[in-house]
Amino acid sequence: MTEGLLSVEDLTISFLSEAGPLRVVDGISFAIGREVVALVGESGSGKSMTGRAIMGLLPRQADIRARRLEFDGQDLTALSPSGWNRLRGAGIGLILQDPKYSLNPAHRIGRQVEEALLLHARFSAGERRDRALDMLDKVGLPDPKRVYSSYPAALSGGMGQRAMIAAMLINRPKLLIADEPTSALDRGLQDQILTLLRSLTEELGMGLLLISHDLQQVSRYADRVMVMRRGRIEEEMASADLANAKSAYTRALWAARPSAATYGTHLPVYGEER
Ligand SMILES: Nc1ncnc2c1ncn2[C@@H]1O[C@H](COP(=O)(O)OP(=O)(O)OP(=O)(O)O)[C@@H](O)[C@H]1O
Repeated sequence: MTEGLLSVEDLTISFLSEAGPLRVVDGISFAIGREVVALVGESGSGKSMTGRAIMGLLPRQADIRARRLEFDGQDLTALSPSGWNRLRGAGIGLILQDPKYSLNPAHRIGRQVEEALLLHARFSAGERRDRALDMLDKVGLPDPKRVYSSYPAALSGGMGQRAMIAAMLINRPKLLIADEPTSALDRGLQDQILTLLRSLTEELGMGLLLISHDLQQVSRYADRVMVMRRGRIEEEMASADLANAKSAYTRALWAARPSAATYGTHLPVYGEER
């Protein structure tokens, strides 16, 4: 890891339930530099809530506590609502699963990619257009001018997700959080988008937090993985060391990867008696 960007210490997120407070994130600590880190775990393990906490986007009912939540030298626990607004888009970008829900169907792509420039920087209309076209090109969209003046419905799912990534990167955030960024896409496109995110992270010198339930897939693109289970980080390691994971849970997730040897057989289910 190089220069630290994000530092999280003892982060706890709870919701009030009839049975008392329900801790969905239970005292986790981690740091991210200019690197790709995957946060992996099964559904409900607390991955999305962790990502949202870093963006100041937790549901109102959530109770968040942290000994330290610091991004780029800034204490996030003390941030005002307008401070969060400044941070989102300019400092930290968020990419969600499905561009259908992130892109506004009523506005042309160009306007949506430029939008963050209006909020965070002062550029002329011509400069905004040039920057948007440049970014549409960078995310690998063919014919950026045509895409710029298209509506989202004219784009395929993969193109929509590339446009979404362009909109998030236009302000050159230092950290990008991608929460299941490819779940809505078919397998071939998933690998293309993950390859793109990985190479943009290196090219733009960002950090990337890649949230996913699919350990074997994201570990191919991540420098490090953090395996989350029931609100805690069960294990954290370099992707290259996954074959030697200590935790039985990580080993089970890792062993669940399909390979020529397991093709056609039942994949192991963790905790299942056999
Ligand atoms: N508004 C809420 N009120 C109460 N509990 C909530 C609320 N939002 C989320 N939760 C609970 O928080 C837990 C963690 O959710 P989170 O979305 O972080 O899981 P996840 O690991 O990202 O899983 P998934 O991949 O299914 O999104 C879940 O058990 C969920 O039911």
